[in-house]
Amino acid sequence: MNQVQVAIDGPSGTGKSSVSKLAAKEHGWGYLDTGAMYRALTWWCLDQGIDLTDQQAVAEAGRTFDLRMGTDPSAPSVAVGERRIDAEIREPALTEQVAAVATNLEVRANMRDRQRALMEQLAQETGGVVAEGRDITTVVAPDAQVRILMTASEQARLARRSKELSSTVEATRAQIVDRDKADSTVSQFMTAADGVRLVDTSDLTFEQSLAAVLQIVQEAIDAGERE
Ligand SMILES: Nc1ncnc2c1ncn2[C@@H]1O[C@H](COP(=O)(O)OP(=O)(O)O)[C@@H](O)[C@H]1O
Ligand SMILES: Nc1ccn([C@H]2C[C@H](O)[C@@H](COP(=O)(O)OP(=O)(O)O)O2)c(=O)n1
Repeated sequence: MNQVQVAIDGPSGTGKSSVSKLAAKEHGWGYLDTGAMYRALTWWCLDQGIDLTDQQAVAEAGRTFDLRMGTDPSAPSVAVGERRIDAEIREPALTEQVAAVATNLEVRANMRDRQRALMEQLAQETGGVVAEGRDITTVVAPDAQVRILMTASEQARLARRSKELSSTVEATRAQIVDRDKADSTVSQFMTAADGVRLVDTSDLTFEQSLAAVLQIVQEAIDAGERE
């Protein structure tokens, strides 16, 4: 198989980002965190004083901002122009506002184009790409050789996120479950689309989740080589 595109979707706390990074690293491929792109646009709009409820203004900002994604899985980064915003885009106050941007359909259309172009470029440069988000298996790269939906019980997802954020499960629930609900209005990422492999990480260790994803990737590579 010449170039391998791996698309991974799922709700928050299933292990998408951490597993995707290591899977990309394992193969020496590029890594694309599409959620970080929506976060970056949210940061840019807030920085520029753009009202997030002004759909036209946000869409225009999305078309024109100078987004620079660092796609090395060992050190992914996000910048707008020369300004690095890796920490800023993870702030809880920003996280609460991302859904307003991610549910803007004009923004989604533009992000889809940017993401397709980046996936294409990374696959050419490094032989493969792992892209993760909410609509990669269905909208951005429905023809990817590997398509995986990661799921986990709400309980497992909340426990992981609250540990990561050092906050209570209740506070995390407000952030995560409500955001997933808002995001679900524009992308379908709670159940696997046709042909998408399901990896339920509820009862897996992190290493087992990674192994499950790597095995699916390897099966696709082997099948491609036999063709
Ligand atoms: N079985 C597991 N599979 C994947 N991640 C796990 C698992 N158990 C715990 N984690 C941890 O859960 C946290 C959330 O993972 P992350 O990759 O950020 O999820 P997502 O990108 O889906 O929101 C990470 O700190 C990760 O190490
Ligand atoms: N392909 C994508 C990726 C993320 N999003 C949305 C979903 C979330 O509200 C934000 C941020 O996504 P991100 O994956 O960084 O969020 P979590 O890791 O789940 O906290 O963007 C999307 O709509 N489509």
